[in-house]
Parts: sequence; C-alpha cells; structure tokens
Amino acid sequence: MKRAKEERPEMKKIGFIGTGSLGSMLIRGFVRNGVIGPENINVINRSPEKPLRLKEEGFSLRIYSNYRELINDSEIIFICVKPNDLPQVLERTGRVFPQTKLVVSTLLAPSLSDLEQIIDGKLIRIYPSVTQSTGRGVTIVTWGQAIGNQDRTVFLPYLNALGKYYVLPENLYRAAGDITSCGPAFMAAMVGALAEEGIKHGISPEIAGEMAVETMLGTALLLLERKLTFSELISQVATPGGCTAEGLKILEKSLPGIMDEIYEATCNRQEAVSESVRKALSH
Ligand SMILES: NC(=O)C1=CN([C@@H]2O[C@H](COP(=O)(O)OP(=O)(O)OC[C@H]3O[C@@H](n4cnc5c(N)ncnc54)[C@H](O)[C@@H]3O)[C@@H](O)[C@H]2O)C=CC1
Ligand SMILES: O=C(O)[C@@H]1CCC=N1
Repeated sequence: MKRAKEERPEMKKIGFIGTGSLGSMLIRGFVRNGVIGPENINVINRSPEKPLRLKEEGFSLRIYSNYRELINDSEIIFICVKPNDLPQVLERTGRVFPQTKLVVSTLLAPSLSDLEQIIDGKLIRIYPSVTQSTGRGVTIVTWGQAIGNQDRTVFLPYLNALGKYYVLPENLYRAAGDITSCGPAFMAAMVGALAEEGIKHGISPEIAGEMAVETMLGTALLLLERKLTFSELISQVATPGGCTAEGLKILEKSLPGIMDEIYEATCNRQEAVSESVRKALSH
C-alpha cells in the first residue's frame, strides 16, 4: 500500500541571516533536537568568524555571501541581526519574499505589525532566549496575517524543538520577554550576586559559582517536578525565626520596586529601538 508522503522537518533547508548569540543558539537547538539535518543549514553573517566557529563545533553549514541565493535555497529564513542592522539586510534581500517561504523575525524591534508594512511575505515573529539551545526555555510567537494553518503546521516542529512556546499578542512582548528572553541574563545577574557575596567572605570564585548554579538548577527542578508555587517553595525554606526569613524581608522591600524599574527601562528601550528602526526604514 502506498503511504502519503510525510513531511519531515529535517528535510527542509533553513536559512539564518545573522549567526551571533541568537542565530547560533537556534542552530544548536534545532540540530540537537533533530528538526534540521546537518546538511540543511544555510547561513550568512556579516563577519566570517562566527559561522566558522559553528563549523568548528561540527555543524556543516553552507556559508553564503549573496542574500538572494540564501533565500532561494532556503524554505524558512530566520532573521537574527540586531534591529539597527535590519535596514542593511533588507537592502540586500529586497523587501519582497516569495510566498513559498516563511520569514521569521527574532528582532526586538520592529514589531510584526510594523514589519508587515515593510516586507511582503509570510512573516512570523518569535522572541526566543539563549537557554533554548539546551531544549529548555520559552519562545514567544506571533503569527503574521499571511500565515495559514498549513504554515503553522510546518513551523510548529521548530518551536517545539526549542522548548515551550506561547502565542501572544505583541502588546505583551515586553512583559513576557522580560521573563523569558531577558530573564536568563537577569537570573544570572541575581544568582551571580549571591555567589559574589560568598566570594567576598572567603569562598573561592570557582566553588561559589558552582554552589550558586547547582542551587539554581535544584530550585528550578523542585518548582517543576513538585509543582510548587514560588511562595510554597519559599515557605519550605524560610523556617520561622530562621535566617532566610530575615533575608527575605530585605528582598521583599526592594524587589517589587526594582522589577517595576526594570520593566519601565526595557519598555523605554524597546520603544527607542523601534523608533530608530522605523526612521531608518522610512528613508
Ligand atoms: N540574545 C538573545 O538572548 C536574544 C536576542 N534577540 C534578538 O535577536 C537578534 C540578534 O541578537 P543577538 O544574536 O544577541 O546579537 P549578536 O550581535 O550576537 O548577533 C547578530 C549577528 O548578526 C550579524 N549581522 C549584522 N549585520 C548583518 C548583515 N547585514 N547580514 C548578516 N549578518 C549580519 C552580526 O555579525 C552578528 O553575528 C536581535 O535583534 C535581538 O533583539 C531576541 C531574543 C533573545
Ligand atoms: O537585549 C536584547 O534586546 C535582546 C532581546 C532579549 C534578549 N536580548
């Protein structure tokens, strides 16, 4: 009996414009989870060093210098450059992408609704995080207006390969992205500060670092596996009358204000970046 040909995601050729932190993370995450075959990765990056570094890691990339060739040879194209480099990329790719291709923006800005004014093509916006090369972490995703059910079916294996994903409207990108995309840096800063305090009082940097990371991992696993809420975990640690409760009083005083300040700062930055890209693209 003849079986309908099943579409295997690893058969698709995938293009990456920009292979910095995020582009590299996507390549590592997709290959690790088997959604891209090792021979199917097309890349173009401004400088040659980063793709070469990936090659040294064992990824057999096809490195391009011509943007249109990369687009012709790829079925899904991830744009992973900094927002201010987008105008230069669009100058070289053109603003019209064939309807047979999915074009995925990972950029902080412009928003998908702004991009849809500029680019003609099947657009998807994702906001991933660097943790996702491990297969864990969260992608936020918004489907463009031209994306249909078949396109979603094609793209879902790639989202699943990176961990969890949530489809959100763009007005929630900052609130969600502060947790998921900036979050790894914020968490590393907080856990690093815990380790620093230990170092200040005589623990070696190596041991303090290991202690902090192992404790962060154990905390995450406890929350996940035992399905504890944050406050349940806190009350398991904070023995009444003990030290943790004293430390927590200090955090409770400062943290909510700090988080509000962080949100305000990231929103302002996103707006400023959006405005600068909007201006650059309108020329
Ligand atoms: N790093 C992160 O955790 C996250 C980053 N993003 C977004 O992903 C995008 C990329 O961020 P990163 O990878 O962190 O930046 P990055 O600076 O590490 O990488 C950007 C890469 O783009 C290349 N590039 C610049 N202009 C180019 C051009 N015209 N053609 C080809 N390549 C070019 C650069 O050489 C560099 O390798 C940004 O827009 C950022 O907002 C989104 C979520 C998380
Ligand atoms: O800092 C940034 O703007 C990018 C987006 C989220 C993480 N890195």
